[in-house]
Amino acid sequence: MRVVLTGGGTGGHIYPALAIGRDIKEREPDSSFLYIGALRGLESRIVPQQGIPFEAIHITGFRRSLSFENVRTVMRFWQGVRRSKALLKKFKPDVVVGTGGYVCGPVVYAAAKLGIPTVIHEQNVVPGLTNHFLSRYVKGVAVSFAESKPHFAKCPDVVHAGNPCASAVLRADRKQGFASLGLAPETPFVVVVGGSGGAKALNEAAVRMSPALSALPDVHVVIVTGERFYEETKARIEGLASSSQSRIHVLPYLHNMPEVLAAASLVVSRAGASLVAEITAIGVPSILVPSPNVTNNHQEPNARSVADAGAGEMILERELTGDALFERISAIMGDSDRRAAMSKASRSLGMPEAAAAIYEQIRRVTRQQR
Ligand SMILES: CC(=O)N[C@H]1[C@@H](OP(=O)(O)OP(=O)(O)OC[C@H]2O[C@@H](n3ccc(=O)[nH]c3=O)[C@H](O)[C@@H]2O)O[C@H](CO)[C@@H](O)[C@@H]1O
Repeated sequence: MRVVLTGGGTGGHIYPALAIGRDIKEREPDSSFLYIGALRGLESRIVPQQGIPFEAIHITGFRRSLSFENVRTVMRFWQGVRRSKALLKKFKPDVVVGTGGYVCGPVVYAAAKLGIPTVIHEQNVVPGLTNHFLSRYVKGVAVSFAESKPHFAKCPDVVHAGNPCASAVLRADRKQGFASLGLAPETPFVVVVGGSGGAKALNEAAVRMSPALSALPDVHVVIVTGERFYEETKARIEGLASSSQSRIHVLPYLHNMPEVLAAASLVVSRAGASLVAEITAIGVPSILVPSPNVTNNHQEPNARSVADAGAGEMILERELTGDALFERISAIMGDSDRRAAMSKASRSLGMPEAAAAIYEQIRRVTRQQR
């Protein structure tokens, strides 16, 4: 099968596309791929590293408020459609799969206009602007949450699949997770990660709790800061946490997140949809701090569903302090029964077969075409 993947801006839209691609390749090894992303999106760095051919279009997202920038965005959209049509005519895909983020707007729209079968995947309960717009044109929509279905009433084929990142993390090599961090197998560790771009508030809490970590002598803490916060966060932690320094690992980004999650005892994170799907696929206990800076506060329902199931705890950002975070971490890390119960509850929320469900849908829409 010839497949165009598109989606991006943040990891939450890129990794689902990569996971769908990986699954297709396993089932149909002769498949070939082209990823179309934004020039300045995170995808322009991540995708080529995965060995997938990458083409960029120049596109920006809409501002939700009235702004002259939006006029430029509309112009770039049509330029993006033209460029996408040229790329699609050359590559001749059997299907175009979009996973949200503004870049997939012109690509999927262009494909639909050329009569190429199209499927989009939505990660969040409330769809983003781009997927909402595209739902009128695509042949299939795969949703992560059953509650999202009514938003896509205009599409004839909507399946509740889950998030394909879940399937990717299920296959991850746990041993490699420890090894990549330089830890002996089965060393207990906590990962603190603020989503694909990092989170200032989580980094701040991590810095403030770092001196207290010496009270947890057996536990390592991996702090993933996001590229833009790395230097500053690392320097501040080094200045504060001398006695427990060797057990605190500060990193800008993790390119092997599935492996690290598979090995982690506890995850402290934002409540982005893909990360939540990953931790529930394998049942990692979590402390989630939803970002208050996202459209419609959509991370809070993600975090609440995890907390309500007993799979994790939620701390609202306004209640997040170094002390509060340390207290919750030490309570969970000090109680293995509680961690086991959280892990079980976490797994019960997971939908690890998401990639297979999406593959079936892709096959369905491509068959219709013939
Ligand atoms: C600020 C913002 O707009 N956040 C949105 C964005 O989040 P964001 O891009 O942060 O998305 P998620 O938390 O859903 O996913 C992050 C993805 O990046 C990966 N990862 C992250 C850090 C790292 O160092 N290495 C790594 O590989 C994770 O494993 C995961 O697969 O998209 C999500 C999915 O639409 C939304 O739910 C989030 O609300």
